[in-house]
Amino acid sequence: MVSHIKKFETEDDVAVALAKYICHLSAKFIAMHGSFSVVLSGGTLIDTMRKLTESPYVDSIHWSKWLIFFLDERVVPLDDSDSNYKLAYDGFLKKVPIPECNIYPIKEGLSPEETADEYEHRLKHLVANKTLRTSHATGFAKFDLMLVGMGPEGHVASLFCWHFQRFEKQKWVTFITDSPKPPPQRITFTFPLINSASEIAMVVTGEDAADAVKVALGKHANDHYPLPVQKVSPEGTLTWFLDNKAAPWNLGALCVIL
Ligand SMILES: O=C1O[C@H](COP(=O)(O)O)[C@@H](O)[C@H](O)[C@H]1O
Repeated sequence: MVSHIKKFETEDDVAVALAKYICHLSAKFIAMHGSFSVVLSGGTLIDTMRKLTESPYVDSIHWSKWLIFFLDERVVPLDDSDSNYKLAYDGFLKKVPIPECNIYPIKEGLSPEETADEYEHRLKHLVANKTLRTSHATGFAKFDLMLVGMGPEGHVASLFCWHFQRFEKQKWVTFITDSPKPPPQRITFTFPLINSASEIAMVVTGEDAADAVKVALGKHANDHYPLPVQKVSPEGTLTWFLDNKAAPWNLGALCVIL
C-alpha cells in the first residue's frame, strides 16, 4: 500500500483539495478505462464534497462516465432522512449530471440480510459484464475510488468496533441489525472489498475525530484489536485528508504507519 497524509488548516481547505483530487482521478480513470467508479460514504463526507458541484470543478468532469455506489447504507426507504442515498442525493447527486442509471442505491423493502445479498449480487453482475473491474489479487470488485469517512470512535462504513462484521472474509457486502449508531439496520461493504480499491480517500475533519485519528496514525495503535479505520489498507493508494481540528498535533512527531 502507498499512503499519503494531507493535512490542511481548515475544513474548507480540505473541501478544495478533495475536489482537485477527485477531478484528477476522474480524468485519469476515464482516460484509462472509459469510466470512473466512485463509492460514497454518508456522514460529513458529502458536505466536504461540496466544492465538486461548483466552478471550475463541476464543468471539467465527464459526469456521464461516473458510476456511483454506496459504501454503507441504512436499511430505510431511500427518501428517509436516515438514508445515505438521500444525503448524497440532496447534497451532491442532484447537483451534477450523472445519469440515473449509473447510480446504484440499495433495493428498498427487503430485510437487512436480503438487502446486502441483493447489493452483492448486483456488484457481481456488474463485474461479470465488465462494468466494474476485478482485483486480480483478491477476486473482489476493484473500485476506482472509495471516499471513506470515519466516526469519532474509529468506525468506517458500518464496520464498528466489537462487531463481527469487521472480520468478514468471504462476503462482499454484509449487514448489521444492532448498529451502535442509529439507525440499527444497515448494510456495509466488507474489508476485503474495501481494500481491493485502487484509491481510498480517508476524509476526516473536526475535533470529535482527533482521538481516533491519533490512534490510527500514531505509534500507540493496538495491533491486537485495531480500530476499524486501521484495517483500511487498499491494494492501491490510501490518502488521508485531515483538517487541523482532526489532527491538531505535528504529524511529523508521530510514528506514521505508511
Ligand atoms: O453512520 C455512518 O457514519 C460514518 C461516519 O460519519 P460522520 O458523520 O462521523 O462523518 C459514515 O462514514 C458512514 O457512511 C455512515 O453510515
